[in-house]
Amino acid sequence: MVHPAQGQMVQDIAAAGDLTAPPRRYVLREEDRPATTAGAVAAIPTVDMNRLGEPGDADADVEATKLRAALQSWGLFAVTGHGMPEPFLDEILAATRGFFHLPPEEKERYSNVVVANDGDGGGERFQAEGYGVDRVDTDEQILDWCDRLYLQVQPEEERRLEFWPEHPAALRGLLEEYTRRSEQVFRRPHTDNSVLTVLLLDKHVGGLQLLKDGRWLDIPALTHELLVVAGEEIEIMSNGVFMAPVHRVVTSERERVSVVMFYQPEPHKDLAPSEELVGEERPALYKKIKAKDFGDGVWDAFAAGERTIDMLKVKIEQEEEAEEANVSNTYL
Ligand SMILES: O=C(O)CCC(=O)C(=O)O
Ligand SMILES: [Fe+2]
Repeated sequence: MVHPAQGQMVQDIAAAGDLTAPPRRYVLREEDRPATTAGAVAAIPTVDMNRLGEPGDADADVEATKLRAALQSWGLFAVTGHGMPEPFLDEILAATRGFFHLPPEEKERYSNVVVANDGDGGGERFQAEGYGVDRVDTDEQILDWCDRLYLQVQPEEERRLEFWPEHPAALRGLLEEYTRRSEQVFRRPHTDNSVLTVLLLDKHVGGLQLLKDGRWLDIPALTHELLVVAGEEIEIMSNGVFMAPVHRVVTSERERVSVVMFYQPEPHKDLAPSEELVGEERPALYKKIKAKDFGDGVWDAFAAGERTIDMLKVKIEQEEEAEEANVSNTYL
């Protein structure tokens, strides 16, 4: 069973009417909208991936320090020196936009609503991969003003090519090449288990904002840079040294396209604060959780509008710690 709103594409709503604003079910309740600081542009840090060469090299050490500082204070940074020419990035955005401009029936071939094979009489079910809107669970859920084409690009043997669009003809090849080249750039400075999101943003239409020190700031328009954003898993692994920033996209009257690559830890791995970051002075602030369990929780949290860390109660609450201490005292 899928929720009836699951079939409602944002692009179709936008194309159908003279909307001055998105319909109500796409608009956050007033109390859930932290105050906006209009027009404040974030002076986000930049990291040159080209300089992150060999550890021990003086330049590389300076850049690695910059990267750590950026993840600590911002949770994100713009990336230069990734080696991907601007025309290549432009082609990816253009082909992606081209897909969303296809007629609805062509896009529907890749729908994230599929026939349920569970013998309940030919029902349908939602699964994340493919084209559509994100999972809708309830009538009350506030939905994102966004349609998505969601594809698992790696490991290669797990690609489900039936969800990879045939048109525009260049899209498949471009996504393959983008995956390969991003891998070379972004696997290098991180451990296996890390998780980052790499974004190729619309060059012309902004809207991405970051919550920093209680204020919403605009991410500036980027041209040839990519944007790296720390994910919640890296927050756990760094024992809270790196913070996954709260971010959102505000709508405008213009169409906006972005290509977002989520690097996820392999499902069988454990997520836990790294041992070197846990000690007497700073106890583990997060519980250990299987990457698969965390990954499964992401969609539930997304539908509920919560952080996955909060939804799955991965953070060790101070009170809880104190209580545990009390309990052990009683037994002593
Ligand atoms: O489109 C964007 O700029 C941001 C998208 C995003 O944050 C996400 O898909 O998680
Ligand atoms: Fe995001």
